[in-house]
Amino acid sequence: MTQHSTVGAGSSSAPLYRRDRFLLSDEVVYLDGNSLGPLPASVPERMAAAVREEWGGSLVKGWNEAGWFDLPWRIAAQIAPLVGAEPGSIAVGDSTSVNLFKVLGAALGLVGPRRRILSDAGNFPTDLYIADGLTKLVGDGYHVTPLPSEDVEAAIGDDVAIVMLTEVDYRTGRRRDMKAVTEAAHAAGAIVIWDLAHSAGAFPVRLSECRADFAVGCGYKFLNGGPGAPAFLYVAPRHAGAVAPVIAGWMGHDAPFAFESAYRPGQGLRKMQAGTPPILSMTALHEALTLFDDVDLSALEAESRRLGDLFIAEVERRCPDLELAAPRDAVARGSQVSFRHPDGYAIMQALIERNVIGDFRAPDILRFGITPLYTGEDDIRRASETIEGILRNRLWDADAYRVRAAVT
Ligand SMILES: Cc1ncc(COP(=O)(O)O)c(C=O)c1O
Ligand SMILES: Nc1c(O)cccc1C(=O)C[C@H](N)C(=O)O
Repeated sequence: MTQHSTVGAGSSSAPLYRRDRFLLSDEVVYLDGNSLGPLPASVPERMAAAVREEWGGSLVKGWNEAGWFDLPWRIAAQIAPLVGAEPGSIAVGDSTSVNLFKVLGAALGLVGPRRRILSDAGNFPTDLYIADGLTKLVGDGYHVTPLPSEDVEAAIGDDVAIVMLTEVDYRTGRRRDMKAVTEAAHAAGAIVIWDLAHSAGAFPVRLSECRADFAVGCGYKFLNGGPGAPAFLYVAPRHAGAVAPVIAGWMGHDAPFAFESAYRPGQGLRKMQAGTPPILSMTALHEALTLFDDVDLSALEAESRRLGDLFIAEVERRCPDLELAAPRDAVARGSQVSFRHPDGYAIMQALIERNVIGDFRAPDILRFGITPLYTGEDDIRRASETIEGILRNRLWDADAYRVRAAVT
């Protein structure tokens, strides 16, 4: 039986599967890298050196000696090829939520008289909250219309200013066709903002090829940058000159250390940086991203689809009570598989107690991220067998009682 893929990565012959480059116990089947990526093995040492030598040793000189000023831009250069972005079109920092505020604010300056922002009612809530909050702040008739997921594409019409969507749905794993949606939006004269939280590092994203306008993405999921890792934003080069930062901070000034009282935007996307970058978190993300140096993203996508298909087949064969919530067609799926069950929360707790770690999303979704860098066939089979054992023996009832007892 094949435990994992040895598909050649890019031009190197490095195996795709590299679990030994993560600090992950053999006891654990980790299917939650779409919430928090595991710890890359080289990060602790790199962090220790950054703290002791750079911060401790260089003190404030570290900004120059240790290259701290430049660190966000070095990370941006690591992320750009993962999301198919042109050099210089990514800025790194803040959270995904804050970056969405930034790109949405920038996009509002480009839309002319249109006022409608179209989104998906099933979008990750922060996206809707941010858009709603920003439109209320700006006023002037801007408003968000979240529609049922399946109705969004048909609603892209000539009244729409901005289409704001997440490529991979956090609950079901359904993946939108970035190229088709972007083309439809452009044909209607709208701008598109993509949330890549569940895409970056999971499969090859093709921002430039799809002619996306703006995007945001997350550093702590498939990019393994650690809890609360810096996020990123993308501005298509054709818009970069025209956009004005809505958070105009000193670090985005053309000459931060001139301390001028009037704001002058920095070159390129430097203007999108607001304040001082969190260097220690950035150091972890920078080191974590070296894991992708020799990853062939198309091979990663193919292996994720193969493992996802296997997981669906195994779970459906063993557990007729679970309803598939993810698309059956792997092409229409991100790197996750989801199932529905009315007792999903308790079942997931029972699974986690048995070292098969996925997560639960209300109201009834059991969610499993598939990450071939550290997940192989054996993990998929072990997870399927464990789910079967729990369902067949109704082990979750007792667990649910314990969970409830623990929280009340
Ligand atoms: C699709 C999506 N967008 C945005 C976020 C929020 O990211 P952040 O907490 O970095 O703002 C998440 C997850 O938390 C997410 O899944
Ligand atoms: N950002 C998270 C956090 O701070 C704690 C727990 C989970 C998260 C998540 O990332 C949730 C995630 N965006 C999701 O897809 O549900």
